[in-house]
Amino acid sequence: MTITPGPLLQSVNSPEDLKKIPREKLHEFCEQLRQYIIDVVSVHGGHFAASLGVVELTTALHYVYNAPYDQLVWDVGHQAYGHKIITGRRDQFVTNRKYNGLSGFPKRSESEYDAFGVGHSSTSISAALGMAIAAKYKGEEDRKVVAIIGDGSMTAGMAFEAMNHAGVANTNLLIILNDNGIGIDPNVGALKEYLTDITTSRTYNKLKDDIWNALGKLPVGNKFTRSMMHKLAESVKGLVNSSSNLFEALKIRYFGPIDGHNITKLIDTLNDLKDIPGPKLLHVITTKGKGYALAEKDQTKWHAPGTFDKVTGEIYKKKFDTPQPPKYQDVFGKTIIELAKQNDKIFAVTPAMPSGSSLKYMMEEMPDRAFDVGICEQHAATLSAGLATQGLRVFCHMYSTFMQRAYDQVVHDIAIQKLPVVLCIDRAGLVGDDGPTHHGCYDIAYFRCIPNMIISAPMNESELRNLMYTAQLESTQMPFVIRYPRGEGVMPQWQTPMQEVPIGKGRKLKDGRDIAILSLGHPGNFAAAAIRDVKQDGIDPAHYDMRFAKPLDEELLHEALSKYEKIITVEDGTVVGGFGSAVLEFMAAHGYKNDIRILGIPDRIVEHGTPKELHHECGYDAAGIADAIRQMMDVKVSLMS
Ligand SMILES: Cc1ncc(C[n+]2csc(CCOP(=O)(O)OP(=O)(O)O)c2C)c(N)n1
Ligand SMILES: CC(=O)[C@@H](O)[C@H](O)COP(=O)(O)O
Ligand SMILES: [Mg+2]
Repeated sequence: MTITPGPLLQSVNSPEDLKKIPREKLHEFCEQLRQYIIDVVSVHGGHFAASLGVVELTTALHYVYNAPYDQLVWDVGHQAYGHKIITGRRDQFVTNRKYNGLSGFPKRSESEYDAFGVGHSSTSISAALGMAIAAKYKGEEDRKVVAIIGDGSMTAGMAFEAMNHAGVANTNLLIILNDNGIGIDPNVGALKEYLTDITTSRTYNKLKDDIWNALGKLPVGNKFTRSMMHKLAESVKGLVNSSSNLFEALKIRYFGPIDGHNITKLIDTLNDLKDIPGPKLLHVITTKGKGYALAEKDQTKWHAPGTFDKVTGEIYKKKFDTPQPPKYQDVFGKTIIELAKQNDKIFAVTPAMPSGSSLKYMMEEMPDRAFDVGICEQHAATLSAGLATQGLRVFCHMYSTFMQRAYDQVVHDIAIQKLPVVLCIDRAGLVGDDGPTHHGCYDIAYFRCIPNMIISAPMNESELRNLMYTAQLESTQMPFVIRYPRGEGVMPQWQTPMQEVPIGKGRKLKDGRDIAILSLGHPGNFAAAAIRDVKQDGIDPAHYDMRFAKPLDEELLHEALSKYEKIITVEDGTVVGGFGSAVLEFMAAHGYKNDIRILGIPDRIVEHGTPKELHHECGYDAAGIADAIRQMMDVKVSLMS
């Protein structure tokens, strides 16, 4: 299906082309840019509402600034589709997030216009400040650096750490706060309320507008502009101290709020701000999903809706005649309610992912015991530790990739104190379209080296429920990791009765003759398929679902290693320091010399694609495991596709 951009958009292959469009036609350009995003995302999927909300802001930024010399640093980057389209990637945009196609986020290796690689939130101010300090040091005083950060991303500690520095770093950094009043789910916390107050405070805004208008009357470059500005700003500071502007308190000049859909106002404001020295923040109010009514109405649903019919708004879902397996996140989200009903000590925490974790169900049903704390992974981990000191059984949910932010908190606040926090590590393994910033590659390796940790991975839904049940028992007094992947499991009938799993005990799924497969977590299902496949070559592998990467089931390992000369380990995690490495360490410690192959995520950055494509590329899907079995058994032909 060919998607044709509107004529103005067709004429733009770079920001230089955009600058040739007369100002009065920019409104039309924005319409066409917005329509193109709708056309492409509806067919090819991806993040949706965030990019629609910044069409005018993106256009204004590229109209006013001189990228790539000037550096535009997008926070998270899920809203940067317009930026990609304007900066020479319009025609490639149909490959967005596809295998070998464009990345869904800004990426330095993809374009010189992508000033900084992103995917995780709240990095933009630090990165941009670094660039601004470097520009100053190199004498590139004319180089402008802009960080564009959302209101949700602004809640993270990192953003505040960066502003704390920016306020005294004496650079010309501009921070644009794109305030659409929501993250993926509704924003939470005091900052949200503060931004609402500041946006709606009449006195404050009147004061700001007066200054703004006064400034507008000063000719650009007027030698009095700077001192005049300073005097005005100082006088406002005194007057607004009663409402104590947070950013001003951090010595960052606050401008706005302004309407982020008014292209003319945006361009004028950005042009004015270019001449104002020092660290500045422009507060821009936008609507997430702007221009697509359904997305404006249900912004969470339209954050990343998948493919859809752009006319009716029907989001395409595969239709099946028989019941299908649930998503792992839903098994977590529903099981925790079941457990919390039985155990009144259970609490749950998510850092800004109520929908992605499916904790939203418990938050609705038990609002006192399940919270969203904002994009604050570190706080989520230590908060959970604090709750645990008081005897509560906390399930702290975190995507594997975002858990990287809270590593010290796991070591210092949870593990050293041996607090029995349950870390539910979702999206563990290769996640697919979001790519390297979001793959959950490292958690087995980074948890395994911490003393006092239990690390488990269920092979299916029923196992996930059993592990959750086990983790909350009073007898389990250790930090307990349960890692599970993005997407669906394998059991349509998943609401099995829960039972305790002995800690550090795996399961022998199948005896064999020639070789043993030791799997951890969901790739056990790939292994089972591979075992069925190699049967046609007369190969009969044994299969052990090891369940725990720590502690290892030593009994099962002794059995497998002494019975089978050839061993394959399989995991959806890095091969460096992961489960396979644990088996190697065990072998070394006990003098085993088996022929062993470790399958998992290789020691390189794995790009984006569907999980199926990526598992195949990394050689641990069913076909990859079957190939490895045949190679080890010296059977050359691969019969699986
Ligand atoms: C460290 C980290 N935690 C969580 C996420 C998941 N995430 C991606 S976008 C987003 C919401 C961001 O909200 P905001 O900055 O307001 O941007 P908007 O989508 O509203 O444009 C979240 C929580 C992330 N990318 N990085
Ligand atoms: C940009 C971002 O970080 C999130 O939107 C992420 O893409 C969500 O991933 P899931 O689709 O796995 O919830
Ligand atoms: Mg937002």
